[in-house]
Amino acid sequence: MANGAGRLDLDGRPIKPMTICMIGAGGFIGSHLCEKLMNETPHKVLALDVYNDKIKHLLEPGTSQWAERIQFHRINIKHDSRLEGLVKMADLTINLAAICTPADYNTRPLDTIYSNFIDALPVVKYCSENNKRLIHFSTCEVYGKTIGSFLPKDHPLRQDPDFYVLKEDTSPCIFGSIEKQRWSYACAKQLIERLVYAEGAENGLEFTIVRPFNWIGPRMDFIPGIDGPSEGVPRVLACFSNNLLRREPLKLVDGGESQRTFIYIKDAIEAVLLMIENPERANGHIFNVGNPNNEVTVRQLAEMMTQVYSKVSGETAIESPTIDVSSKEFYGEGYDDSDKRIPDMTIINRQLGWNPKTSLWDLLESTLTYQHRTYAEAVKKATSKPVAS
Ligand SMILES: NC(=O)c1ccc[n+]([C@@H]2O[C@H](COP(=O)([O-])OP(=O)(O)OC[C@H]3O[C@@H](n4cnc5c(N)ncnc54)[C@H](O)[C@@H]3O)[C@@H](O)[C@H]2O)c1
Ligand SMILES: O=c1ccn([C@@H]2O[C@H](COP(=O)(O)OP(=O)(O)O[C@H]3OC[C@@H](O)[C@H](O)[C@H]3O)[C@@H](O)[C@H]2O)c(=O)[nH]1
Repeated sequence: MANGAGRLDLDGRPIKPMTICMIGAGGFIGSHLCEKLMNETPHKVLALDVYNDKIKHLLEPGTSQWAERIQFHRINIKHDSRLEGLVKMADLTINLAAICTPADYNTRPLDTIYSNFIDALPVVKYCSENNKRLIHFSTCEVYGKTIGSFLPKDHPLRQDPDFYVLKEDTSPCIFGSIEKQRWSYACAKQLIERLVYAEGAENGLEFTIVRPFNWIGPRMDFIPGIDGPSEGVPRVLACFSNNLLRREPLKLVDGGESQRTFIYIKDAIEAVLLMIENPERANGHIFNVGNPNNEVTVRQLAEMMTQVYSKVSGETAIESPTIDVSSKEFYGEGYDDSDKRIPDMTIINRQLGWNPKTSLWDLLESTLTYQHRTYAEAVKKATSKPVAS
């Protein structure tokens, strides 16, 4: 439905148009959520971020059907007194703002902790003090390592789902030691979750916490040297896309043995929209949002991306498509990893009736088609430039 007139919630009640203060709206998830809200609902968005490149197409004056419903505010929430006023103007605040790239966790641990905990504090406080609903973005990394990872490699209980499936209400959060600064992010996210939860328990804050499990798709992060710093290390989808575009081997950190479940951003955004429009079913809950059917090792992901990229680009793969690299070399001292991430889906199924749809092959096909279309020419130009002597 173009403007969302006549939309009903899951209990058959008409959905009232609302104003949403979206912090971090210019990022990967924010850009898809803004698009969805503009295309399919009547809601208004106050879009806050330091950047707006990924939502420029929604802000251009020519796109008049949206001009009245989305307003960009260039704000750094670390130090901007306009934040409270914007939270007050909205019915709902969604906080996506964070440093959330593993290359930063052990190399910029202070920025990581400040961004994920300290900078989020005023947002929680303003929502609580002004009786405004909050959807806070946390992460699957709060689970850390699985219980099974502490068993010997060939132990039969490693195959038992009780030892690896991650459940919001029963799984423990298991991080490495303090010098493994990889966990600075997970720990900061865990503490802000606890704070949001406590505001709910003591002061009645209406909240929902989202734990995304590796959402991927177009506009994720950047391609180093094209629309981001040459030396930058984005998340794995963009790292591998960059290698494929440049016809370089894909780098497998510590053998590429870690396992992940990847979900298509468009499936995940459906879940967020259900949370937005069904407050009575979503308030007070923590939701895993992932696709348990799309599990691969990082090595398998590299192999599949290589095959899919050949298909969409028409180029044959290079002779040695992957190369091993140590985590110390790739990320620096203090890196550690989550071994396996399978989300339990019971709570989101029960509360919102939501299920992911897209297979890993299909989501990689649409995403790599986008990467090829968007970046192949620019990468070709950049790599054909003579190197200065
Ligand atoms: N993408 C995933 O798979 C994933 C997984 C787990 C958790 N998350 C969480 O979801 C949220 C969004 O992730 P994303 O993938 O869209 O990341 P992203 O980096 O693309 O988006 C984050 C946005 O927040 C903005 N931001 C950061 N600090 C800010 C500040 N001080 N003031 C204003 N804006 C600021 C950034 O400019 C960026 O546009 C994050 O909280 C992240 O931890 C994402
Ligand atoms: O080039 C690369 C990049 C990454 N990797 C590996 O690929 C795996 C996935 O790495 P990503 O950079 O996508 O990030 P992770 O899955 O480890 O963490 C992410 O998960 C949840 C969110 O909170 C964050 O977006 C991020 O922390 C890791 O095992 C990493 O070591 C490679 O083997 N090669």
